[in-house]
Amino acid sequence: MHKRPEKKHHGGLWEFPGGKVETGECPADALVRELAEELGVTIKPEDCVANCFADSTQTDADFPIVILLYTIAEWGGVPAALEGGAIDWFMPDEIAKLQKPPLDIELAGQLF
Ligand SMILES: Nc1nc2c([nH]c(=O)n2[C@H]2C[C@H](O)[C@@H](COP(=O)(O)OP(=O)(O)OP(=O)(O)O)O2)c(=O)[nH]1
Repeated sequence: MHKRPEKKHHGGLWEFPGGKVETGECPADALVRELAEELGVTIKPEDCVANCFADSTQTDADFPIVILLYTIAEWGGVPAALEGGAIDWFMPDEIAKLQKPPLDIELAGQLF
């Protein structure tokens, strides 16, 4: 899990690593780029397996948002927090107790 930098939106909360899709990207392409930028790990788009999604209709988000959750079994490199936050590994019962943004709460509930 990735702990968002304190000064960002949802600062200090734990999220599933990732980020926004940019123009011209498929979601898996965006995940490849974001995990390289955020964690310094190398993944292949074909290794990203779609798992579930959450959207903002059930939350207090300021704007419409959809988050797609992918599972990835293989990567290269050692994850590190490269954008000023923190990262750590957790068991499912520990993830359930972490302070998370609304959509990550929804995703964690579906994933485990
Ligand atoms: N993970 C997560 N993000 C959320 C939720 N609700 C919500 O508005 N967001 C926003 C926060 C961020 O602006 C965006 C997530 O994209 P991101 O991880 O690339 O955001 P960021 O602020 O780190 O990136 P950037 O704008 O600096 O490029 O979605 C939520 O419930 N979970």
